[in-house]
Amino acid sequence: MMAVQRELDEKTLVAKAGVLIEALPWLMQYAGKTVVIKYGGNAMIDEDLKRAFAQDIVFLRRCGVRPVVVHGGGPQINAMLKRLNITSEFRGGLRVTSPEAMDVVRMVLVGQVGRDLVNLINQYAPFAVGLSGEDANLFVAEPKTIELDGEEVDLGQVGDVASVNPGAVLDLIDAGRVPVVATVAPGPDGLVYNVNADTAAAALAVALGAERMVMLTDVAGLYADWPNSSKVVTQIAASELRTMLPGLESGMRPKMEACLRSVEGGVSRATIIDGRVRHALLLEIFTDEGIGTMVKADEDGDEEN
Ligand SMILES: Nc1ncnc2c1ncn2[C@@H]1O[C@H](COP(=O)(O)OP(=O)(O)O)[C@@H](O)[C@H]1O
Ligand SMILES: CC(=O)N[C@@H](CCC(=O)OP(=O)(O)O)C(=O)O
Repeated sequence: MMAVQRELDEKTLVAKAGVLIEALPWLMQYAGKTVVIKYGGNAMIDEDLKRAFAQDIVFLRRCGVRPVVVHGGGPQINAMLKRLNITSEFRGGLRVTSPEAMDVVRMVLVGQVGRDLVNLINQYAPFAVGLSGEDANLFVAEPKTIELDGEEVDLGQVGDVASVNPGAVLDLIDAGRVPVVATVAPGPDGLVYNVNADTAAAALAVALGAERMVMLTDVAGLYADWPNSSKVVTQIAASELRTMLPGLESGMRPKMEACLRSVEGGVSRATIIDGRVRHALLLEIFTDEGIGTMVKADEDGDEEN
């Protein structure tokens, strides 16, 4: 068989090489480092996007990064609750979780969303292993209470992370696996609790001493004047974010709280990125500018990525 050389468009080739070269310092910076990636249910929009995410995870792992996936599944839980005619409401960005709803949360997160992700990643390379907060007591939950408008709100079986036992996750990472974590967790009373995935991702990132935490969601980042979406905050220092927190609404509140907690717990950067953009994760990790909103410790410098 004869092979012929196509006419080369030098500019295109140089641009392609440029993309790879731009990645070089970041490849060196993150090789061997743990990166916790929170994959929100709202970013799991279609098969193509989910496939691109699975490829990105395999790409990271092949570059020597130690990725850990923590997934959500809020919209998927909503859909199943609806099918089963079970009502649920959100208060302060958290699902008020009855025992009946808890069964569905556990079934959907562990048995559906987690399994689908593991399956997808393993279609590219057999790295992914699914587990939940119940496995080897990865997370131990405590009942969570919140105050809204000066009143204490009963959230039912919603938990905060009281402690993390990261041994099972570390074993998997050390064996070259990619843990895919669902965020239901046992409580002190033998019940299973519904832990917000942002909260759990932050707790795990801190416990693992992760270098970075990246959260994929369905907005371009933190909007400065929500609900106006014209201005995305590209960088914010922890102290500034702390001041902004009480004014934040719905899902953004637990998300930004989680970013703050992780940075205050030693994670060098926590970033929210737009999961609707194909390969958003690679763009964030391996390009100079990155995308989305980056939360940094107060004493951290100004450089990008
Ligand atoms: N200041 C803000 N900037 C961006 N999004 C905001 C803001 N305040 C509230 N939101 C809402 O938060 C949502 C993201 O949170 P959530 O729905 O919990 O996402 P996920 O499923 O990714 O965890 C956005 O879709 C948006 O509707
Ligand atoms: C307490 C609480 O609200 N738990 C969440 C858990 C899933 C989650 O966090 O999913 P996303 O990341 O897709 O929002 C819920 O029940 O929806």
